[in-house]
Amino acid sequence: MCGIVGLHLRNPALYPQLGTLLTGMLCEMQDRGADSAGVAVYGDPRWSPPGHAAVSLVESPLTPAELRTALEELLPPGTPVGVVDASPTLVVNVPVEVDALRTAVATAAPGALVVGFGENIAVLKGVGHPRALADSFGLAAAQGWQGVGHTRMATESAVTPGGSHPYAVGPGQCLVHNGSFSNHATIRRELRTRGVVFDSDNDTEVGARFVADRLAAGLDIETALKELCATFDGFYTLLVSNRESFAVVRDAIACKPAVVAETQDWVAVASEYRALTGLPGIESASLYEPEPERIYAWTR
Ligand SMILES: NC(=O)CC[C@H](N)C(=O)O
Repeated sequence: MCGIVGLHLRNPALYPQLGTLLTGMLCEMQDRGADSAGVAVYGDPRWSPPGHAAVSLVESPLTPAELRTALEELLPPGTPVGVVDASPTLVVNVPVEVDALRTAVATAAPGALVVGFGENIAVLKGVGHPRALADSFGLAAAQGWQGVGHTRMATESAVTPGGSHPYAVGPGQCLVHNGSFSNHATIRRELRTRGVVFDSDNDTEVGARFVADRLAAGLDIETALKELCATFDGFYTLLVSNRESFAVVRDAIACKPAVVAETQDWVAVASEYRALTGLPGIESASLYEPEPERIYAWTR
C-alpha cells in the first residue's frame, strides 16, 4: 500500500490551518503505511522563515545545540543560526544562500542525512507510526501554503530513515510515491554514469532523482513527469511539488488509488477519499480520479 496526501491552499486565510489539516489527512492514511512517515511543508515561519535557506536532516550525530554552535563557527561571525528540533528531523534555517548552508551542514554534521533543502520548505520524516511522528514533528502547529505527506509500507528497500518518503533531492522539491518501479535498478545505473549520487536503495529515490535531473535541465514539471512515464515501468501514483507547483500522475494501468478534490480555496490529493473528509468545504468540492498517464498540475 502506502498512503499519499497533499494539500495546495489557494486561500491565504487557510494558511494558519495547514498543519492541522495535513495532520488529519496523514493520520487518516496511517493504516496504508505504518512503517514510516514524512511530510514536506511549504511556508512555515518556524521551520523555514522567509529570506532564509532551510536544510532538513536526520541521523544527526550532533544535538541541536551542538549543531548550532558548530554552524556558528563555520558561518560568518554574527550570522543568526536557527536549529529547530522536529524530532527525528532537525531543521536548520539561516539567512544565507542554500548551497552555502548545505556545505556548512555537511561540514558541521558529517554522517547526517540531508532530507530536504531550499527556501520556504521543511521536510520532516522518519521511521515509526504516522500519528506518533506527526506529534513528534509538531505538525499540527505548522502554517504555510502547501503540504505533502506519505505513510510508508516498505516494498523496495529497508525500513530506515533514508528509506522513508518524501524524497526531496532538488531545491524546494518533494516527491512521494505509492507503488513500485520495476526498472529502477537500470535507471539508477544510467543516472550514476552521469554522476548522480544516491542516499538509499529505494526505488522512489530513483524517480525523485530522475525528476530533479530533468528539472535541472530546464524542463517544466509536466514535461519532466511525461518523461518519467516514458522511462519508468511499474506501478505508481506520484505527487510531486516544489515552491510553485503541485502535480499528480498515475501509471498507464492506474491500479494505485488516487482522488483529487478541488474548491476555490484549495486543491487536495489523497490515496483515498476518507483522507479528505475533514477539509473545509469538502461537501461541495469537485471530485475526480486522475486518468492514467495524464499529468495534473497546479501552480501558485
Ligand atoms: N507501498 C508502497 O507504495 C511503497 C513505495 C516504495 N516502493 C517504497 O518502498 O518506499
